[in-house]
Amino acid sequence: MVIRGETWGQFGSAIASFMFIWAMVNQYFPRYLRASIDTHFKKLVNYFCPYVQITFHEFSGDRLKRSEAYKSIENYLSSRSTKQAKRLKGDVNQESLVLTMDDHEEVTDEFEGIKFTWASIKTVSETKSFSFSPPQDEKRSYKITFHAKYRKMITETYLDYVLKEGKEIGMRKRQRKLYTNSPSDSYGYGRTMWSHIVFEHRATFQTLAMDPKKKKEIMDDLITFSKAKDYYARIGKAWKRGYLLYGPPGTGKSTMIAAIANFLNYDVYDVELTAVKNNTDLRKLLIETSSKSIIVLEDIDCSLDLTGQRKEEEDEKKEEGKEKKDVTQEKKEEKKMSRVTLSGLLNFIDGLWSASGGERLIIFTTNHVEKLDPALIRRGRMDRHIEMSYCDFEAFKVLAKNYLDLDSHPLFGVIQSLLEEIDMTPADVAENLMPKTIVEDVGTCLGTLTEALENAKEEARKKAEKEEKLKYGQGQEEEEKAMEKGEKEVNQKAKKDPKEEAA
Ligand SMILES: Nc1ncnc2c1ncn2[C@@H]1O[C@H](COP(=O)(O)OP(=O)(O)OP(=O)(O)O)[C@@H](O)[C@H]1O
Ligand SMILES: [Mg+2]
Repeated sequence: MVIRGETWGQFGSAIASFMFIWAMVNQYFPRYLRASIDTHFKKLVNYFCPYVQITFHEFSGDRLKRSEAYKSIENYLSSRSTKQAKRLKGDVNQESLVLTMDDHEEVTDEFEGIKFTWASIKTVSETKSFSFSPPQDEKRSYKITFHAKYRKMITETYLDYVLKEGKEIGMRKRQRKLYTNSPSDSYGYGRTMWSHIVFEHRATFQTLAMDPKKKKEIMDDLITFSKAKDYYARIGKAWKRGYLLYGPPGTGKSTMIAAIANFLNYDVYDVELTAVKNNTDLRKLLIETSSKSIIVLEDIDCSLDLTGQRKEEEDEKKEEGKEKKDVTQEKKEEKKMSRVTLSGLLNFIDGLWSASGGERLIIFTTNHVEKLDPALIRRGRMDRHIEMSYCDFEAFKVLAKNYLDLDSHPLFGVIQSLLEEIDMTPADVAENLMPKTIVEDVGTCLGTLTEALENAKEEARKKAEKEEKLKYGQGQEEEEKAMEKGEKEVNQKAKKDPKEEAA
């Protein structure tokens, strides 16, 4: 059975009449009679109006954040409203059209053979007072109406289903975002700590040049992680995973992060650590990240002098109580105020706060893995250590397919043997493969790469030769010095001898 708007109008006036009668009863009947009248009155109301309504408001509480329930219901109803509603609202999301039901529209939904009505409501308040907070004139909500006999089923099963389904739809169609943190100084009331743009990096695992076996392992690991909510809950671990990507510049660490984000359909939070004032701000940043996201800390060794800091923290502990003559108290405080410490970072990765929200990947990148403090990258914090290395033949084949749409070519053999001898980053290989003019054919591009590899080989040979010479030169110099020293000693001895003889 479906309840439409007109029917509700009638029920509304019936309720108003009952309320009037109830006010009369309260005023003129003695207290001992009122209890029994109350029971009968409720029965009467239920008889005439056995329907229950639940409203989900767009903004709840302090109105700063859209209600998650409202968003989920909006997503859930949008598919139904496309088929049913006469008035729809249109928008574009990620280059595709999105339709939702317009204000004051109704749609019906069916669940386990029972039909319900959902209505979209908009109320406009008249107050137009001056305020710093966002305009509060329009309030939107979704309202479900159902018979009281379905109360249990609706509240315990149906609404749960709607919210879950709506969230899934939202995740599938959402526009992914790339966030970066604003400098600590600019935080304030109503300002978010993150600013964002739409995430549009096109890198995928298919276009990522690396050993196919290693690539498959990483993809399997990611899939396992993203589906392991129950597993993590069972073993009592926060649902997150740490990756450490290390290797020389231009080997694809940033590209790999983009590929992971596209693979898992996650948002990316790129943390600029140098803009974070202290550990508290770092924690606040973490709390403001959403689920299904990657938190990236690039070039971790450059962002903070982590090893140095740890030593400093230890030194400070040792020096506790003693007065430091060279550092004034003021300077020390300033230093503490403006820096994130290693322990703050460790807390960020796996402290109690990091467990909130769930389903997050934390990725560190570095060019110098040896510089990092072992505590920062130990297993459990950084669960997988992935080395991104120079381009080998397998990686080259991916780039050739990607840039030139080539599976094989007579020059492949030469390139393979050159790549075995020479270290060239995928970034350099890719740059050489790119056509320099629109008319350049694949042969010319491969020729450019071969030439670059041969040049690199020649340079490496020259460098080795120079080093050898230097080594030889140094060796000779040392030999000459040693000889000179020996001669001097002999002469000195010769000078001493006559005296000794005289003695
Ligand atoms: N493994 C790779 N697969 C595909 N393209 C790559 C790969 N490595 C590098 N490239 C290409 O080289 C460019 C630079 O790579 P990227 O920025 O990912 O390197 P990086 O390892 O992050 O370097 P850095 O350490 O300097 O940050 C990319 O835009 C991409 O086009
Ligand atoms: Mg990078």
